[in-house]
Amino acid sequence: MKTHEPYLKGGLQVSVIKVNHIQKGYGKTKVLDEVSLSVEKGQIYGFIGPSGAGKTTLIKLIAGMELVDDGEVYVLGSKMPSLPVLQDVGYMAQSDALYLQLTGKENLAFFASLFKLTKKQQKDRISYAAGLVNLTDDLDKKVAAYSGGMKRRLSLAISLLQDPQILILDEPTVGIDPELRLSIWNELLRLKKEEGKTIIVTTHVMDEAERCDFIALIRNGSILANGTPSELKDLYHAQNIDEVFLNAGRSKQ
Ligand SMILES: Nc1ncnc2c1ncn2[C@@H]1O[C@H](COP(=O)(O)OP(=O)(O)OP(=O)(O)O)[C@@H](O)[C@H]1O
Repeated sequence: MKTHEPYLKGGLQVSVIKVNHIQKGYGKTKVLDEVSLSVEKGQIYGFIGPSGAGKTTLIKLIAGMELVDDGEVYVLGSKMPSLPVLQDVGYMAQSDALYLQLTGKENLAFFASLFKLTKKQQKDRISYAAGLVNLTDDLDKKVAAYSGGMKRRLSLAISLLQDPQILILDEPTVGIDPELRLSIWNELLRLKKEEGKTIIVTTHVMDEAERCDFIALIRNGSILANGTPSELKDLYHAQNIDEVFLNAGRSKQ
């Protein structure tokens, strides 16, 4: 059972995720500059941009894994980082954080035990998540023996375990074959449509960007443009999102 009403605060509807004028740097390097955006309940919001643009940094700030230098991030109406909100955020990092000497099942069981789930719920969620990423038959193998794609799939399964309202996925389908990629996307779309989940995803794959409700084009730490895929295609006179990105970059120079 969910404990709070996320998008109603003081009787007012608020965005599930609200990023206000954030700044972030490492040392002297400015990585994000004046980034603002809102994500509404039940949206799939994609971040696309070249390597080093700041997508992962933005995702980490939203997930409460890093602190902003300036500005604010609100998730479910709470200022991040917020420990209680983390129960409702499934986060899949770009690099896998897995226990290599444990089996896939032991990894899932460990992470499931961190959340407020009964034993029965833990078992059901492990079986659902492992099935979704097609790892059911490999659960008894040590993760050290998994391929890169299998580790990505296990990380994705872990992010789904606590049945979070919000999924924050950093390049979830890298190293995953096209058939499974499609079934994972079908499930993300189902989670959004039938369960009202809010999903943030970074991707370099343009057909995945097309499946998002909203996209932010990120370059050099700023949002160049955001909107629905068709709004962006119209705006930049482009046939596809690849072209949007190229044209957006040109028009900025
Ligand atoms: N902990 C850190 N310390 C110093 N610099 C960092 C750190 N994390 C990220 N950076 C720098 O911040 C910039 C943005 O990195 P980030 O990982 O957010 O980019 P990205 O858009 O996610 O790239 P990719 O698509 O390759 O994952 C890069 O120049 C990177 O070197």
